[in-house]
Amino acid sequence: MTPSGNAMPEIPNKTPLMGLKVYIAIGVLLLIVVAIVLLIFICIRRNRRSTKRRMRVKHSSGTIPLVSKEIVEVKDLDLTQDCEQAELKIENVDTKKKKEEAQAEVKVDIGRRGKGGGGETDVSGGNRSEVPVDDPNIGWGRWYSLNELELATHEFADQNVIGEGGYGIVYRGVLQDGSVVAVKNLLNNKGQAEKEFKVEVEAIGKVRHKNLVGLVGYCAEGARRMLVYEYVDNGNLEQWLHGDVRPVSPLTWDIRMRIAIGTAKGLAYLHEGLEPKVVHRDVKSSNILLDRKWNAKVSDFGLAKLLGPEKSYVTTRVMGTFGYVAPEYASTGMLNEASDVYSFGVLLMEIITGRSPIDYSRAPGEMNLVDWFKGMISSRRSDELVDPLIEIHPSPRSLKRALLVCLRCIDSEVTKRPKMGQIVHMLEADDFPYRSELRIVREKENVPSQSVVSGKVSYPPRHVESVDRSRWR
Ligand SMILES: Nc1ncnc2c1ncn2[C@@H]1O[C@H](COP(=O)(O)OP(=O)(O)OP(=O)(O)O)[C@@H](O)[C@H]1O
Repeated sequence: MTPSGNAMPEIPNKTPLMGLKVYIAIGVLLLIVVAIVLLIFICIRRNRRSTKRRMRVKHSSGTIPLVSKEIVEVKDLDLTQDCEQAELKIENVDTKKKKEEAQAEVKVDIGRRGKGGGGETDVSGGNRSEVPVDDPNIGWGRWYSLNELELATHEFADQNVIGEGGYGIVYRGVLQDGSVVAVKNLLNNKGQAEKEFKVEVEAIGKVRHKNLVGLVGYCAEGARRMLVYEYVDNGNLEQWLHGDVRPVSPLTWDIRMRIAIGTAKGLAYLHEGLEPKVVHRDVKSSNILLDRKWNAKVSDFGLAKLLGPEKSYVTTRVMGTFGYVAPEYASTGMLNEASDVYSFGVLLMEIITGRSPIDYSRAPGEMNLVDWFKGMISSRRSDELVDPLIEIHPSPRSLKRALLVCLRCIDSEVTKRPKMGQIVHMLEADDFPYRSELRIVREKENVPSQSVVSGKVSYPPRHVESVDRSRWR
């Protein structure tokens, strides 16, 4: 009884929940909540590691359009279904914290370092500097001390940030000799990332081609790992295709084709001009940098792996970008240059249409660029594929040429995809597509799209297949 004489409501001994006692039911509920919170936490942590950061462009040029959204990378195949789905979402990520951590690490490093720079012990367990300070030249490039790069970037100042990718922040820097460089400060460079850094340096250090962004040096001091690239001063293709350039894109049809051919030449050199060959593994518009004359330079070999003598390389991670990744690569991890060819096909579709490979803001039938593109060709609406921001339409022949190359690149039969060298030839040849191929395409335009891309269109003449590397230079 209460002091006022009211009867105290009795706490039921058992709950309706399977007749469990109250405290047991509460305990069970608490356990479930904790488990859910733990699951969400694990998903978010995995998602963060592979989430691509929002691009920030401060230095390329005031006229370079900013892209308002990003495509998230698909990285670990072994993630749970839920985590995979989370990775595919378009989302914004706050990069500030990571950057502050990186800057803090750099400062600690500088504090520990003697005036001479290299040669110190890495307290975090990393290696000592691999190149002696008194011999900075390394054949293909130069070893830079942290001090030099710190000076070049004003201590990695905010205003020198060009952008940020999956592997770190990129800074604009001016070296003491006045040359401008892009310094990629690799984050999380312990363990796997450190290995990737070394592969990257070995693989690309000696590679020189006018359509590839050249590595001019690197820094490996204490735990710090940085790559120093030639600076390309007109932004990247993604910004120009998807940034705010209305009402008319500065990328005319001819400029677009020039960019496509340059990109194809750069990739052809990686695939066919080097021994061992190099597969890029992340061909996409944000990795195509542009100079003021709209020359394309393929960047970011951070994901590249050297191919050995075997035809393909099985990898446990899919490291391409969602929307560009070849279906067989995504599902099996089998990797060879044909997966780059597929991605190039998607990139060419993007160049022609001005549409992103995956765009959730579009109608359901148009979200996936490849599916929509094939559907439009099947329904004889190829004219409508051209980016409406292109003022002067391409000639029918030029358009057909580009469309045909797209279809050939995304052939579901991997072995039927053309080589990058052939693609260069197809895109450059005024007389391509040849009469017979035009007829075949016309015939196929009315049948299901899969047939159009099933390799029935014949390859260019045999002589293209013989290695004529001078064509790609
Ligand atoms: N050599 C360079 N010259 C000028 N800008 C560059 C250079 N390298 C990279 N950038 C710019 O820096 C930004 C980040 O590039 P980064 O290659 O790190 O990432 P990303 O290509 O956007 O993504 P990911 O790492 O997933 O490939 C991009 O805006 C890119 O255009």
